[in-house]
Amino acid sequence: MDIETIGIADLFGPPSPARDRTDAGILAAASGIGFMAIEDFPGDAWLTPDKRAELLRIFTLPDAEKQKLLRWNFDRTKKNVYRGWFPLQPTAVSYKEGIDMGPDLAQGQADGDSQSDDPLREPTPLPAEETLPGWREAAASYYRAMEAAGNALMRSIARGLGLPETIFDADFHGGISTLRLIRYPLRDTNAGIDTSGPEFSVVHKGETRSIIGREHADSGFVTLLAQDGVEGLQAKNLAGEWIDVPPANGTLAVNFGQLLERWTGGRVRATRHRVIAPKTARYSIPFFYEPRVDAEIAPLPLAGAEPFEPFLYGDYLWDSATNFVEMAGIKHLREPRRAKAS
Ligand SMILES: O=C(O)CCC(=O)C(=O)O
Ligand SMILES: [Fe+2]
Repeated sequence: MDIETIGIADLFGPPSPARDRTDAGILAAASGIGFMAIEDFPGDAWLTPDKRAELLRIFTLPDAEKQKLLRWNFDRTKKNVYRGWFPLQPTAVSYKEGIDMGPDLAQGQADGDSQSDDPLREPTPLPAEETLPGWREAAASYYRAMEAAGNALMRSIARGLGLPETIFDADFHGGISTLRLIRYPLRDTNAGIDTSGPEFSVVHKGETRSIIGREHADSGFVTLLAQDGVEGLQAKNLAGEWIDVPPANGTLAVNFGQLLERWTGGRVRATRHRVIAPKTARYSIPFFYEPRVDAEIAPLPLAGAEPFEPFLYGDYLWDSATNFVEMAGIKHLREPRRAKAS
């Protein structure tokens, strides 16, 4: 089974048979391989090499400027622990650098939540306007476009599951989605790091390829991923085989997170994926569409879904996100906001 490309323009129009068909296609892909490519939606003008380059300009900053954006686990003089820059970690399997940005990017500094004591709501350190003129407005506009696409997909999934289409809306209002920009350089084979272990490479189509993004499933809801024309992303299909998720201009790859899988009783699948090294540097732009920190995740009225004790999204997110290598060493910095029922 291949990854299907689905035009989603009808999701933005009134109820119609065409919209019903789109909903059915999306749910089929979500319940099947758990990956799809979407095209044809407001915001798709971003999905060209030139437009992506506007965002990826951040990687041209000199090291000294990137270092200003680092977070606490990489620079103990910084206050930000969840948002900001993660540098290359030469000994880790995942070989990437980049930045995680939150909703304050799109809302403007004035609305940032610097008063909150919740690290999940901390402001994002961003480059100064003089350093990258126009960059911030471009990134903000991209963030808003992805939020709109994420909302349309969640509504479509709600309808597909026979739930009220707005059932997720309130949870995502004031959500803490993450826009991440990633660069995977070519691994320096003379860096003195032993990458001969089995976790560092795989044989794919008879060729040994090194791993630059470790196999994982995303933790949250919906991921909207812009690839930058360079292959390497792979998804594990239902037969357990790795298949390529081809990059194509005008499309976003979409996959789903473990929380949505659990919340929908497995009707939506959180598919495992990884990145194998291409022949050139690779850039990608994932957007993790996420609800409010205080959104209560309680069982949905879905036949066959296992009941569970309701919990707060923020508590779940912190526990899962801090397992990833770029978030290493920060788990102890946030306590659950709701005590677990004992
Ligand atoms: O770079 C990619 O294509 C995938 C990135 C990814 O899976 C992630 O950041 O969760
Ligand atoms: Fe991922």
